[in-house]
Amino acid sequence: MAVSGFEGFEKRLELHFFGDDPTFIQMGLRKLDFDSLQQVLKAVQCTVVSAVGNAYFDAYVLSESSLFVYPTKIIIKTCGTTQLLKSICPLIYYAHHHLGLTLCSCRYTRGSFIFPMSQPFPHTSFKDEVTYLEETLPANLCYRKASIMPSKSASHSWHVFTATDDSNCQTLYDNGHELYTMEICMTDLDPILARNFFRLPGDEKTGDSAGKEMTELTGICDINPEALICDFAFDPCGYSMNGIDGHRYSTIHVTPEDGFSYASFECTGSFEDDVVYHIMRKVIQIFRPGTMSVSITCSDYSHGMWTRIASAAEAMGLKCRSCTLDEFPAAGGVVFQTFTTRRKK
Ligand SMILES: C[S@+](CC[C@H](N)C(=O)[O-])C[C@H]1O[C@@H](n2cnc3c(N)ncnc32)[C@H](O)[C@@H]1O
Repeated sequence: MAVSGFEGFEKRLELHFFGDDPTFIQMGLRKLDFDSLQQVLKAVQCTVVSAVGNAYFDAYVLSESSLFVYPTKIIIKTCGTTQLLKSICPLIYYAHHHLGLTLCSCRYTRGSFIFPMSQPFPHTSFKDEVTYLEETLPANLCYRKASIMPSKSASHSWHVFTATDDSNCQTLYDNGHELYTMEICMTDLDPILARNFFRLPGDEKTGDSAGKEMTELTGICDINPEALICDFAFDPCGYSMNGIDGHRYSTIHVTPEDGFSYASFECTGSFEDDVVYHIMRKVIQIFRPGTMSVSITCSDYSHGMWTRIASAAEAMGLKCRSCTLDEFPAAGGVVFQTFTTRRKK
């Protein structure tokens, strides 16, 4: 841990691959053996603490956040002082040499670090991250853009880098409906609610059993009651969970320590479902954040998703302070909104 405190804000990397061999495509990246995955995570400097899978994908809780492995897509989200971008080279190598898969798109996103000076290279600045990405990614990913999406507060901006080839391989559909990715970052959590993510000294529980209790006690299990949940409670505090429901995932990570409290919620969803109101209400109820950002990534943002998000958050006592849109070549759009509490807590 950094001397100053634990960095809750995650770095998130999403890589898409393609291949010609149908026997590999069916399971694709899921066929990577556990040793190879561990080598990738070693480069990032984190480890697997728990895992679950279904017919569509595998979800791993990590010592620092989460990993999702689909046949042609991998999502790694890591916090603290991990070196997430160092996973790219080994992943490209293993996917190509063990599975015959080729990288066709890369998306890297993160919020603003609470302790930027504690980050190791290449996460020392967004400029360093972009230089590293530019130098590491193969030339077929020719459509590239880096952007810092601002908010009204200098300490809350959304950093996005995308690189894609011209195959349009990263758009995802669920029963013909386009999927979005929603990433919520919350700081200044209600200190009483944050206590739910501390363990009692000497509780003699395992990380799994203590995690399960937190999932139930806090109401996290009600966000998507259909999801199969894999959860873990750290000692003395901290919590991570992955939920899997068909080919959709959700994930929550909590750093509850006062002074640098942070929680994140992320999921994929379809614009046709009207669950975003329920999700926002539950997530805000569980954490009561002083500040919250919501980022939506999708290929077409004409459906006004942000108005639904803003009205759900405003109904829960938060006020929308900013809304920024940006488009990325061959990689869709991102809408970034920030909210703060209306009342002094
Ligand atoms: C890994 S979890 C959740 C990460 C997530 N990005 C977040 O901050 O919301 C981080 C929390 O667990 C605590 N923690 C306790 N032991 C830990 C360990 N061995 N590795 C990582 N975090 C640990 C940290 O102090 C922090 O409160």
